[in-house]
Amino acid sequence: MSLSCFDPMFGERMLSVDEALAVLGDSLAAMQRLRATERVTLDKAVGRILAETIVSPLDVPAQTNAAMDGIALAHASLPRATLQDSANDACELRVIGSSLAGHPWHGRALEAGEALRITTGAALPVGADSVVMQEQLQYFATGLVDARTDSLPAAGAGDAERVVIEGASSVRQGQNVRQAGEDIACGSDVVSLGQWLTPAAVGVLASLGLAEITVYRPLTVAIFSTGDEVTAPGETLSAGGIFDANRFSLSALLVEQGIDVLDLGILSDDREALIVALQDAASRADMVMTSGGVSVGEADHVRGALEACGELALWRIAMRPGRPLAFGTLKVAVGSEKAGGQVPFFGLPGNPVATMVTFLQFVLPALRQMAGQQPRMTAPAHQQEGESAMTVAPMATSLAYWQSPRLQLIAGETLRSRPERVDYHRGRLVVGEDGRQVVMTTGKQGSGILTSMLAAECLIEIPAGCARIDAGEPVMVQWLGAQ
Ligand SMILES: Nc1nc2c(c(=O)[nH]1)N[C@H]1C(S)=C(S)[C@@H](COP(=O)(O)OP(=O)(O)OC[C@H]3O[C@@H](n4cnc5c(N)ncnc54)[C@H](O)[C@@H]3O)O[C@H]1N2
Ligand code: MOO
Repeated sequence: MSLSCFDPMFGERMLSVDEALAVLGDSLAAMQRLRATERVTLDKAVGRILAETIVSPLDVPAQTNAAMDGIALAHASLPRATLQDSANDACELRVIGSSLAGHPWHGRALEAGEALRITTGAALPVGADSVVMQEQLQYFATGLVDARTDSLPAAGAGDAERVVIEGASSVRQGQNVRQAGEDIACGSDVVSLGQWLTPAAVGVLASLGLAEITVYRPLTVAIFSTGDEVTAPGETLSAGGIFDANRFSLSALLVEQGIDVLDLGILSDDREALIVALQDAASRADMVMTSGGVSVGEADHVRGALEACGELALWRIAMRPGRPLAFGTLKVAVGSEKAGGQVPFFGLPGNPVATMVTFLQFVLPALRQMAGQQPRMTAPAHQQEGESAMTVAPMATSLAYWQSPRLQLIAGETLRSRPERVDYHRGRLVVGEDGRQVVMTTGKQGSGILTSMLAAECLIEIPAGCARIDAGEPVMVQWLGAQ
């Protein structure tokens, strides 16, 4: 598929979000190169992407063990071989020793009428299949002497000790026992190639005894802000100036993804300077990204600069915020070790909310794909009923598969849009008067109102074809978050 929105296939209309995602995915797939990997210790693994599939070398738990402190016994021996006191529903067993976590019982197998003291996590002794918790037990030093004790018997004193189970008839076979391998079976796939490593994944890898794993090397992304009015925080704001918010929101979004940021500062509205900077950045980064200067104003030079040192597709995308978005490829100039290669380029719109929203819709899925992350296998949300499958059906490469998860929530207020585009309102969860959770916008929704992102937990998607969603109606949201 061509990159141009002037393609005969599309005519001169704006691309839909899904079309843009499909074209982008194809374009990135064509640029695919071998991803470098590295070994990291588990303490450095969170937020990285696994470059191998981890097969469990063991059962977890490694042995069948107690889920409670108490006694281990053979359930079958209870009614036959214990002193059953039907009036009190109690039975008495001989305690022959103890199995502690880290100190398993090495003595003989349990016989009828016998039990073993056991602590949570301790291996179940041979012959035992059930655990009765401490709160249900009374221990006696010898015979039925009334001498409840909470401490474990001294070594060798076990033979003399007896225990009474209160409510013995409630004991079920296999109760309070964790079977070997019930969490992870030896030989099973546990964490897959391309998985983003969450704190839980790191914990699971540690539970397998792994100290190091192979992950993909982080991508490097070069970022610039553009515009004569854009001023670095800390500097004096000139008349007509504006502090540079975009470089910082973008850099923070990239850091959240575990990406190495090459911050190349602010570029003035100068076409030649832009060309030099883009070429230099392409030789040093896996992706280059700018904000501002992509529209049609006389100082908007990103398009021209990109055409001079690469290939451009200036998309006008049917979405708000974020209608103007430049995507293309930069050719890496001779003299660099990557000479002859191509580096993807995103020219994001300058309005600060448009910058963040286009990053979230397009750049973030692109980065996930380039970094080796496995896609989410969910269908893109934008496809309109009745639209031709030829133009909107997602392809295997479509970046829609790498987008953030979508949830259906209930609108807490009436939401309006224009039917020819997708609108992304900034949303937050609120508990309504009836106690139900609903989603509301975060206040003023202009493309320059960056504080609308401040309280945002999600982007409320009002799909193309829909001009209004009433309070109380279902609405799709895209959840914001690093993964
Ligand atoms: N004739 C048209 N004008 C505009 C169109 C259009 O289609 N036709 N689209 C509008 C939309 S929508 C957007 S979004 C903007 C995008 O334009 P640019 O990417 O060229 O952005 P700039 O003009 O450079 O800046 C827009 C706005 O954002 C401020 N800005 C820029 N960079 C930063 C930064 N790093 N930090 C904070 N704020 C920044 C800039 O000062 C402007 O106020 O074009 C519309 N116009
Ligand atoms: O799309 Mo612009 O991003 O509306 O401000």
